[in-house]
Amino acid sequence: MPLRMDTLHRLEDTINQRRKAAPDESYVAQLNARGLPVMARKLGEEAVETVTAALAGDRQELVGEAADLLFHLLVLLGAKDIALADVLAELDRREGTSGLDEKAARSR
Ligand SMILES: N=c1c2ncn([C@@H]3O[C@H](COP(=O)(O)OP(=O)(O)OP(=O)(O)O)[C@@H](O)[C@H]3O)c2ncn1[C@@H]1O[C@H](COP(=O)(O)O)[C@@H](O)[C@H]1O
Repeated sequence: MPLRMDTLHRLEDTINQRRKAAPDESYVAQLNARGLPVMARKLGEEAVETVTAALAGDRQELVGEAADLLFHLLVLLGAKDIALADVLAELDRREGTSGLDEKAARSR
């Protein structure tokens, strides 16, 4: 799905650019100015809202909450200097391995 991956990479670039903007002009800059605990809390809230939408919302609510969740994940990764490419490389590493093998390796 190259088009959809492009969307996430473009959003990552936008987030990295907006981080340095004035906080009164940019939500991304505001989040960065407020610091890592606020970014982490926002990500947690969006995760809960996504779960709620999955269990009790309609399809469009879930799409909207999932988009908020991905956005806030990229904001947090950017603040920690972790590139989306690093996360995708980790997913690539796991490709072809059963999730059950990964689970067993983690519990060792
Ligand atoms: N994709 C997004 C995006 N998705 C969600 N959000 C914001 O994430 C927030 C979601 O949190 P909530 O639902 O809790 O809403 P809220 O109560 O307004 O949030 P808080 O005030 O509690 O932080 C909303 O304010 C949304 O506007 C986003 N804000 C920005 N972007 C992208 O980031 C770019 C740069 O944005 P600025 O930094 O504002 O220029 C934009 O052009 C977009 O491409």
